[in-house]
Amino acid sequence: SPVSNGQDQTCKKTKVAILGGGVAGITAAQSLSNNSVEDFIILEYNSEIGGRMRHTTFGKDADGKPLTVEIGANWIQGLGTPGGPQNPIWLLAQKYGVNNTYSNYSSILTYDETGFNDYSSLFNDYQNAYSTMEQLAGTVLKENLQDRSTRAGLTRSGWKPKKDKKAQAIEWWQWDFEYAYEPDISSLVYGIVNYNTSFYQWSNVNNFVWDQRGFNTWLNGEASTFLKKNDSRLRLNTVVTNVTYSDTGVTVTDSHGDCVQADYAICTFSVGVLQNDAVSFEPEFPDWKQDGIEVFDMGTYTKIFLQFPPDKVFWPKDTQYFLYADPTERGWYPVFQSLDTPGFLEGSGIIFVTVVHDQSYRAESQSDEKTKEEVMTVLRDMYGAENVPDPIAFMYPRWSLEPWAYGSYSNWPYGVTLEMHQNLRANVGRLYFAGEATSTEYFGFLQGAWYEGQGVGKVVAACVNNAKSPACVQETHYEPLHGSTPTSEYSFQNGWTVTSFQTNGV
Ligand SMILES: Cc1cc2nc3c(=O)[nH]c(=O)nc-3n(C[C@H](O)[C@H](O)[C@H](O)COP(=O)(O)OP(=O)(O)OC[C@H]3O[C@@H](n4cnc5c(N)ncnc54)[C@H](O)[C@@H]3O)c2cc1C
Repeated sequence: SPVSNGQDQTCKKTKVAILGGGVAGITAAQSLSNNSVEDFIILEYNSEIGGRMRHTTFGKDADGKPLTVEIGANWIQGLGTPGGPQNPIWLLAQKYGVNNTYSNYSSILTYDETGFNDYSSLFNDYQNAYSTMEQLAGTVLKENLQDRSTRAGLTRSGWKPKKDKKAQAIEWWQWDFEYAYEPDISSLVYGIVNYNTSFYQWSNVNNFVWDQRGFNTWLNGEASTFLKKNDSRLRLNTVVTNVTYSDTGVTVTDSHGDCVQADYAICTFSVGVLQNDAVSFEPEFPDWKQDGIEVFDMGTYTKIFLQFPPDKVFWPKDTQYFLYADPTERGWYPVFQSLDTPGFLEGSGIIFVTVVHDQSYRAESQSDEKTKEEVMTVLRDMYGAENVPDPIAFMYPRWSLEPWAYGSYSNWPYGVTLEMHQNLRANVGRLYFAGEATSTEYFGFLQGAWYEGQGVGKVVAACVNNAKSPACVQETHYEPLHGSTPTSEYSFQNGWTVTSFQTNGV
């Protein structure tokens, strides 16, 4: 029933308000529903669910029909093997028949500004150093030593690209391409944890999604198991502007001036949204919480799509990746990826190039024309000007400017301890948090958002069903913070669900 919020507004009353309808928000709602809590409202900024798992149309096929490409999440990462542990996203993708193909990271050719130039032996050099660095990360974690940058870890392990642009390109491919940040600012320990828990626990296989219905097909499918068509509990095109929370409830106001008064709320906004003050929280967050938000990093990862006349494709179609080492700038349009390759969108004439961090900020703040010109210069250096025609379609998203995301996905910076991260995760009063960034082990990934949404959904369902139940957890937060992390803190309550010392799968 409607109630007044004391500000001359009449609010819709509900048990749980879910802020955001991405993977975390929808799985949180599913988890509530599975635990007999049906009285919830999901408030979502966009006109569809899925959040950063997002597609758009691009170019046309031979029949003139628009093609679909993923501008956000694209890979199912670390699939796993039947009978063994598997990535839940992989299981869901299979359940809904989402089309995807093995992404072969060995199918790669190396280039520089003179064209094809085989410097692939450097992959092994990096791998050897990486193996040594993994051991170092394990020692730092186990012995409660102070964390350090991945750069320091690589250097100590014998990898020193310094000014060598080819080695820098290899390093970019191995590190920045995954974490959307340089090794210099990434945590050694949690970078390795993040890698191991997905790629060693399950498998080091990634599949690339090219489904013309979109990657979020599986999420739509799951949502339809507990939401009816046009269900009034899902409010799309609804921009949350204020969240007022306390120990007794949460009131959420949107840009239409409507409000929802809930017993509990689950906030799934990205760290980018939280860091950019896009939504006001009242009272202001306590210092421990605001610090937890500010210390984490929100990366930006930009895929720039080009379509060429399919009969004029100039790259070798049997290869998936093309790595470019620019003579002056690290990370300058470094990885091109073909979709016009067997198993993907064959015959489409589409290739895309990825940039991250500073190069993303540059590209995202300049015109399409300028970016196109820069990309075309690189392609013509790689393949010869005479072979490369003008593209017939060109497009890229601007994640860093998107007010509902402010970036693409989070990265764990060095200097952030497990305790600091737990402060990002923990509830304040009856306002709980979930999303890829709150995942201690799978941050940055779809599976992180999925596990966190499910976990918080269970806790909040327990609270709604019986606030005195031990399952209605007040999540731990740390005040004051300690500089490093005793092994006893690698616990379930701090988001540590599986060991990072994984060896199976590879
Ligand atoms: C370019 C890119 C590439 C990626 N690649 C991969 C990949 O290959 N594999 C992988 O596993 N992961 C990848 N990811 C990460 C993955 O997409 C995320 O981890 C996951 O989608 C995050 O889900 P979430 O629910 O935590 O957050 P979100 O998807 O951000 O959900 C939060 C929701 O809140 C909504 N919202 C925000 N502000 C407001 C507001 N004021 N009012 C109302 N609603 C609001 C948003 O619209 C959004 O729907 C990628 C992401 C990007 C952007």
